[in-house]
Amino acid sequence: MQLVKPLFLLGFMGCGKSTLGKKLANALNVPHLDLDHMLEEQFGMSIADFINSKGEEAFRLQESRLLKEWIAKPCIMSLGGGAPCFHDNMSTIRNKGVSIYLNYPVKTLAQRLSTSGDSRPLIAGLKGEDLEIKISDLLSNREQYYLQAEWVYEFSETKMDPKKWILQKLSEVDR
Ligand SMILES: Nc1ncnc2c1ncn2[C@@H]1O[C@H](COP(=O)(O)OP(=O)(O)OP(=O)(O)O)[C@@H](O)[C@H]1O
Ligand SMILES: O=C(O)C1=C[C@@H](O)[C@@H](O)[C@H](O)C1
Ligand SMILES: [Mg+2]
Repeated sequence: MQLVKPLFLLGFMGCGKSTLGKKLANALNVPHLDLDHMLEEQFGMSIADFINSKGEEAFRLQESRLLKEWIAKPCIMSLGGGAPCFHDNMSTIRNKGVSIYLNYPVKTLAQRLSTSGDSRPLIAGLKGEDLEIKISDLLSNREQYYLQAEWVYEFSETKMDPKKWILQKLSEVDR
């Protein structure tokens, strides 16, 4: 199966966009791009350092600029957790490729994020119930954007491995 346009992975921090992106790109033999990593390269510093020194609004502007400037090509692109939810990024994403929302329960996200330390500034220092509350709060605003994705992978319903699920969907549209 051959990708003809980018496949964008989106969803909340910790849903596995970066981890899965690498695996999918390997399986499909296409490049793996990670919007956070592309920005870190341009900034010459980590996302956390950028947000902590210049603020979230400056980060969102940079994120949106790069998404718009980027010339679409067949690849897997793992987006940042907030990327679809600011400016008109979701339209840019939908115009440039196929978008997939990886929808995971709050508890799973919290478990995975409980060891992230200071690397994710929006949830830095939060643990246990406080972390779950913060995730739920952010999600209640963000879900309206995530749900604009072309495909939605529901972890709790399918329990099927997301890589398998996506490869299956791709083979169906290929036919
Ligand atoms: N399928 C999985 N099962 C268990 N743990 C996972 C899985 N996928 C990712 N993780 C773990 O969850 C954490 C977050 O994963 P990852 O960095 O891929 O998420 P992300 O969606 O890219 O997050 P961000 O929006 O912050 O970039 C990592 O510690 C990773 O090892
Ligand atoms: O969900 C978010 O807002 C973020 C997620 C990360 O991927 C980074 O883009 C950054 O830490 C912000
Ligand atoms: Mg990531």
